[in-house]
Amino acid sequence: MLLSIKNVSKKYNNGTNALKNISFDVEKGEFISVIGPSGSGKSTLLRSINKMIDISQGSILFEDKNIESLKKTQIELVRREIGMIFQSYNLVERLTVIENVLHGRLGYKSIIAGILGIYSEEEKKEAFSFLERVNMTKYAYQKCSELSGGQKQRVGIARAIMQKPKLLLCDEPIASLDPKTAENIMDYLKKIVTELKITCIVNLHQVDIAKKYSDRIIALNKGEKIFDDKAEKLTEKMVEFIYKDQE
Ligand SMILES: Nc1ncnc2c1ncn2[C@@H]1O[C@H](COP(=O)(O)OP(=O)(O)OP(=O)(O)O)[C@@H](O)[C@H]1O
Repeated sequence: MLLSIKNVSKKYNNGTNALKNISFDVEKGEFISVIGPSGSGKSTLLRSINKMIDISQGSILFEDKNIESLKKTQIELVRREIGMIFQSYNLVERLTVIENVLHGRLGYKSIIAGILGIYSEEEKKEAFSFLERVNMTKYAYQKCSELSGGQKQRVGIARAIMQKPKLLLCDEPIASLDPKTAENIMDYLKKIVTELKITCIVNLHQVDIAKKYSDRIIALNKGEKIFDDKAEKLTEKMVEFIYKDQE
């Protein structure tokens, strides 16, 4: 088991109960989509897993380690194993594509080496090979600020993979893209994580995309888990139920 979420609840300081007693296990190599109406807790769930936020109750086990009880240095080590892809790409816009991909290795470097941008030949070779996988080699020395959204997200994928994560968390990776580019990004993502055997959890608004690309779908509504099954088990009726009181 790679990840085990046990009875997790999250109450924000303002009183919002964003997650209510959520439990599920994730096996190595699974591709899981998390769907649900806006405000149902999808981002909160992802941010809890890599400890960007603290949960209020329950436990999260990553490779059998309870991440709630880890010390700061141990959390850094766990974070290294968990890659993130964001809706807003989170690239350093003024830097080049290849520099952004190399940033995926920052968690493995001393602060000085990171600041000075010192990377081994091996790392540089690898960064180029990941750029090749997302068909971005010809943009390697272009500034990220000059790229389209779809191109930026391809860099985001290469950077996340450069980190050599065991688990990849994608928070609405295609929400800012047009439908055709969105599918293109999902194609790259699915192909790469399948080839590299990386476990993937993706928050999505698009049910059709979730069904097309995932092995398994988890649905949240008002912080509760209301569906967790194989993608093909998600019927039209169930989709209606999941989105029944969309704001
Ligand atoms: N930092 C915060 N402080 C207080 N409440 C928050 C915070 N972040 C999120 N919430 C609330 O928690 C609930 C769940 O939010 P979350 O962003 O996890 O949902 P979501 O399903 O990802 O939504 P969306 O699809 O719109 O991104 C919402 O009611 C939201 O307003």
